[in-house]
Amino acid sequence: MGEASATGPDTADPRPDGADPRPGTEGTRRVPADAGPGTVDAGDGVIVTRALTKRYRGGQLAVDGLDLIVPAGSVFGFLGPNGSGKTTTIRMLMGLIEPTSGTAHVLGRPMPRSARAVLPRVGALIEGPALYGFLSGRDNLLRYDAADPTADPRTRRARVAAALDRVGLTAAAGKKAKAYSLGMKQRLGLAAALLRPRRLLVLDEPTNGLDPQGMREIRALVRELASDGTTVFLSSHLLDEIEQVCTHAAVMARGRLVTQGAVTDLAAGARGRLVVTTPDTGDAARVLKEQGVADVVVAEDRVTGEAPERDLAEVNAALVTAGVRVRGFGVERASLEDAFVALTGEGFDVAG
Ligand SMILES: Nc1ncnc2c1ncn2[C@@H]1O[C@H](COP(=O)(O)OP(=O)(O)OP(=O)(O)O)[C@@H](O)[C@H]1O
Repeated sequence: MGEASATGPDTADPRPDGADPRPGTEGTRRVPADAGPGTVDAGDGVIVTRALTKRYRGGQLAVDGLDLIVPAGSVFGFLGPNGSGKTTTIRMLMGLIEPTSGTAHVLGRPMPRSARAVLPRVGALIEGPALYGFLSGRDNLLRYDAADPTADPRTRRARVAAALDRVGLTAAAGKKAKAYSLGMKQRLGLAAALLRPRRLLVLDEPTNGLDPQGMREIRALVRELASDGTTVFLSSHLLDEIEQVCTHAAVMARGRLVTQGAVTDLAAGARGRLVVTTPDTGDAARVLKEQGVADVVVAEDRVTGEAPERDLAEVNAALVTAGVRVRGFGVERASLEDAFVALTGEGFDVAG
């Protein structure tokens, strides 16, 4: 894998002072009272950052005081428009670059100091997999596995076969990687990340550049990987992707955290829209405004507006009393996009 892929210990930036795995200080386990300096009680946080900040040499403040908590077992979506600081954060989490200030703990250990101890338990797919095009998918993985000094050569073939099977590449394993589609290459990168059992998978824009079918396949694969309890942290600039795949999300804008939490809670934070279906749209719009409904919009036989805080039964009764023939009345669930707009006051305006 390439220089930016921190999938194994050989590609990390290990610090000699980080290689002292102490029982009880890893991952989600509670840190005992006598735990040494540098460890944190991360509770259930597989990734915990405090005031994490990165200012690049040119002066660009890419990440600004980030406090992130990624719960164990979650599929955590790291969402933000292009340039909002996602890749910079991931590079700090993987120990590839140093923060300017603040701290990052992964599996309970400080990064980048403990990279050597932490990274073997983290599978990462960052900036696309680097593959040898002239080698088959299987041979790429064999070679990759061989670069891991802790991997037992006697079980190598079985390990590679299992990883290929896991990502659905068994049938194509003998094909040269240069003949792979982008989606197959992403799968092969994931297989490389899955050669060992992992506590955490970190995937930077795993569906970037894929066609809709390829995106669906990778999303299904992520769900499957998560179903066995592996925590998955994935970045995306696609709101619907996060809604489809993730249990939790953090939203970034211009280097700062806008919000984080369970996806259902985030969406619930933005009130849904009241939707009235009626042939009498003009009268319905008037009555809704009288009832204090804001942002009333008429489109064909639907009149929508911001769901008011008052009892909706009263609003419905007012419509009927005014002679509006109501065919449908309800509140549409707010989307993560609604939440983003409500939180930032801006549209989620990105390409892709
Ligand atoms: N090596 C670097 N040197 C200077 N500035 C950088 C560097 N890498 C990123 N930046 C800047 O930092 C900001 C955040 O970039 P980053 O790549 O972390 O965002 P992102 O959310 O991952 O966006 P994208 O989805 O486009 O990759 C951007 O303004 C970017 O131009």
